Amino acid sequence: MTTSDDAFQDHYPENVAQCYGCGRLNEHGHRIRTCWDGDETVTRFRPEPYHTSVPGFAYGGLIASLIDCHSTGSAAAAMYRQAGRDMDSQPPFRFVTGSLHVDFLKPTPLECELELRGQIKEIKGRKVVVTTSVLADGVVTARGEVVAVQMPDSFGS
Ligand SMILES: CCCCCCCCCCCCCCCC(=O)SCCNC(=O)CCNC(=O)[C@H](O)C(C)(C)COP(=O)(O)OP(=O)(O)OC[C@H]1O[C@@H](n2cnc3c(N)ncnc32)[C@H](O)[C@@H]1OP(=O)(O)O
Repeated sequence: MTTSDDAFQDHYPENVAQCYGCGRLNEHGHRIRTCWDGDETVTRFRPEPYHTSVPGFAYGGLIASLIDCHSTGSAAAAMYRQAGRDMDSQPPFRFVTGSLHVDFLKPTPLECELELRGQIKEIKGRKVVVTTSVLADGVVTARGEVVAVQMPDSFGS
């Protein structure tokens, strides 16, 4: 059963909860948590000093990783919402990244909490396109677009 305090990632089945960006069971990962805010999705993340690129600023790979997992989680949640289904219902909608595009608009400061806000641009068949902005102190520093695709049964084979 979904409650208002739940993050999407709380509902990932254990066998897909090891992702470096969003798996709640990966103690070395970012373990992001994403929720709905109206029709947008929100993740908040505070970078660590070791996420440095240029001193004082966040590494671009971190930003891309946050956009990636924020967006795939948003895609899954959007699919459940469209289907009118609870996120624990079966069978699960599992998404992987088909493409990830990131524009780095401004340097992203390291010493503040980042806010990622996602919008569902398109749902078509097994594909969900999500646009995600990264904000630092209310300023958009990066913008990404992810094509998330429902994981085929043959994934990995
Ligand atoms: C909430 C509780 C529930 C549980 C929720 C569990 C979630 C659990 C996830 C945990 C994990 C997290 C994940 C993190 C994010 C990674 O880091 S995932 C790892 C990185 N990604 C990968 O390894 C993916 C590797 N690629 C693949 O496996 C396959 O290429 C894909 C992406 C599944 C697509 O293959 P396919 O299923 O054969 O796709 P296909 O039928 O050809 O295309 C379907 C649609 O997608 C589009 N598409 C496919 N590839 C692309 C592309 N590269 N560019 C643009 N469009 C594309 C196609 O054009 C097509 O669109 P339409 O023609 O319908 O408009």
